[in-house]
Amino acid sequence: MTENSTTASPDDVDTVACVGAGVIGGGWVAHFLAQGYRVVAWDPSPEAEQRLRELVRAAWPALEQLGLAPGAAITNLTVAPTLAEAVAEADFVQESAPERLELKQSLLAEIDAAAAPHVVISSSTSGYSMTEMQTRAEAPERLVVGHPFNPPYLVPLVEVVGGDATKEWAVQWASEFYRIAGKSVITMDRELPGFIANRIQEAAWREALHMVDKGEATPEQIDLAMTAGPGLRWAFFGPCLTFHLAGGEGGMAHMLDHFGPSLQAPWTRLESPELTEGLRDAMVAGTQEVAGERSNAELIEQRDRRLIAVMRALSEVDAQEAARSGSQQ
Ligand SMILES: NC(=O)C1=CN([C@@H]2O[C@H](COP(=O)(O)OP(=O)(O)OC[C@H]3O[C@@H](n4cnc5c(N)ncnc54)[C@H](O)[C@@H]3O)[C@@H](O)[C@H]2O)C=CC1
Ligand SMILES: C[N+](C)(C)CC(=O)CC(=O)[O-]
Repeated sequence: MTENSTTASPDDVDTVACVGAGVIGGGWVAHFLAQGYRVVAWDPSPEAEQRLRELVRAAWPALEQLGLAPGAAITNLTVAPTLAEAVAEADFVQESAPERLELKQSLLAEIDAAAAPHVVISSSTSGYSMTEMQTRAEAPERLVVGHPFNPPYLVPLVEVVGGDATKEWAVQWASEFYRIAGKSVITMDRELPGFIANRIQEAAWREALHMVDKGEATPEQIDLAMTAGPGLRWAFFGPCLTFHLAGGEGGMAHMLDHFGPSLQAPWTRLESPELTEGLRDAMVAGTQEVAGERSNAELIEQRDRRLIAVMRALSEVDAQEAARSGSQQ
């Protein structure tokens, strides 16, 4: 799987560099620390280090509850003064800089120039293809997308995909490394705009924006519609298995034959709404109403407690089912 003997094997990784330490970069730092890695972070903002250390401190109790890897410690975090120093000794690099194509292109080229040969460099981009981001790198074959979900220290999914100039070994190496580092990995064999999960999320998001734009639903109704409805089921069965059950004994075949014709109408009238200032303001005001008096820090605590509760409940059911099927064999 490795390019040559200078590439560490995915289970020999000791040091991870995180470039960009905002919401996602900081979340990655917390995740890799909890998994027992040494982490070197770099971010050009003068406030970044303090913000990052606060984010990690706030996330740590949740990570302790879930169980830290042997040797995991907040003190394994170093903040480097330069990008070159951050990546020089790294066995893997996760880039989480702002979502601007020009910036990603030049930053990935800089990381590529400073990192040891054959170290895999992964971008957290939520929308750009690696093909368009890797254009300025000298060694584009080792650049991949590793698209995480917020917060990366709790939500397991990472979507891994290469660009036209990425070599297959790098995609396989990154997928294997993320698995060892505790993530649930989807390795994609081709680039798709929005990858897989964002394609699905964005379809729901587009509809939410349409409904707010047209005054058909409020952000409060939209959030309740998901949390008390489909969102609950999607935590364990995806939309396919969920709708398979909607077809009764006939399963997915009956569901499509029964509801397909009536569902096609909403499929075909869907287009992106225009993000006007009015729609933007309505979304901001309506969502602020849902947040109420809660600060961002309070919302993050509430989100993390609920994510852990759902993950724990599901793993308990999994364990009970495994024990039951073991006792029946
Ligand atoms: N926020 C989210 O829910 C998700 C974001 N992502 C992706 O993660 C990446 C980062 O997004 P966020 O963390 O949300 O943004 P953010 O704005 O919270 O953080 C970006 C960080 O990058 C730093 N930065 C600015 N210029 C830089 C440079 N030249 N080199 C390195 N760092 C630089 C900023 O100081 C800031 O700390 C983006 O590519 C985004 O698409 C992926 C999944 C989810
Ligand atoms: C808002 N976002 C498109 C950047 C979100 C993601 O890419 C993934 C997530 O965390 O939902």
